[in-house]
Amino acid sequence: MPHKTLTLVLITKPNEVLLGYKKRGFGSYKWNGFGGKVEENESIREAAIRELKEESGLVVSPNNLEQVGIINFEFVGDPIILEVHVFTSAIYDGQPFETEEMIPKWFKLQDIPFHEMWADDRLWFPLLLSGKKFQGYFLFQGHDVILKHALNIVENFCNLATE
Ligand SMILES: COc1nc(N)nc2c1ncn2[C@H]1C[C@H](O)[C@@H](COP(=O)(O)OP(=O)(O)OP(=O)(O)O)O1
Repeated sequence: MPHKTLTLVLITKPNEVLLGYKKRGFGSYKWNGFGGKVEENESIREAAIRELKEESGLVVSPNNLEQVGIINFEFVGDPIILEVHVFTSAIYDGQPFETEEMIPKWFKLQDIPFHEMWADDRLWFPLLLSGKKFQGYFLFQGHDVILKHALNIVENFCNLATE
């Protein structure tokens, strides 16, 4: 099946995570990490850094960006699989500000607004926040209903170029 590669970056502080409220496009009106499509002639890590800066104003250096997950999303009726590469960083430069795409806000870990996020997030965020690496697959019907999923903790990411 055809794949589209995307990035998703979660910036963390002790006991807090930075989310952005998406103002437009895919996943609009949901809180999420910062990310988007990997462009031609760009590595996944470069795309993660570029999208984070474009959407939040924050700058992260490649060495401080840790890959923690790869999730494949399939939507019923859509042949394209979204392969989302999830990263975290606790080290960044700048202060987050509202951009054309996102309104950033820090959330205490106990206040993460899962009811206003993609339905998959409440399943894998606990892994990310406890420092685990994971690979997953979610089949969605529409944008709200998960028909099927698989989520595994991994030591390394298999069969995929992660740089
Ligand atoms: C379906 O479940 C999802 N859950 C979560 N948490 N995040 C998801 C899901 N599906 C996609 N995403 C992420 C991956 C990306 O970070 C964004 C979507 O990026 P977008 O389509 O907005 O990409 P851009 O390159 O910014 O697009 P435009 O420049 O065309 O606006 O959501």
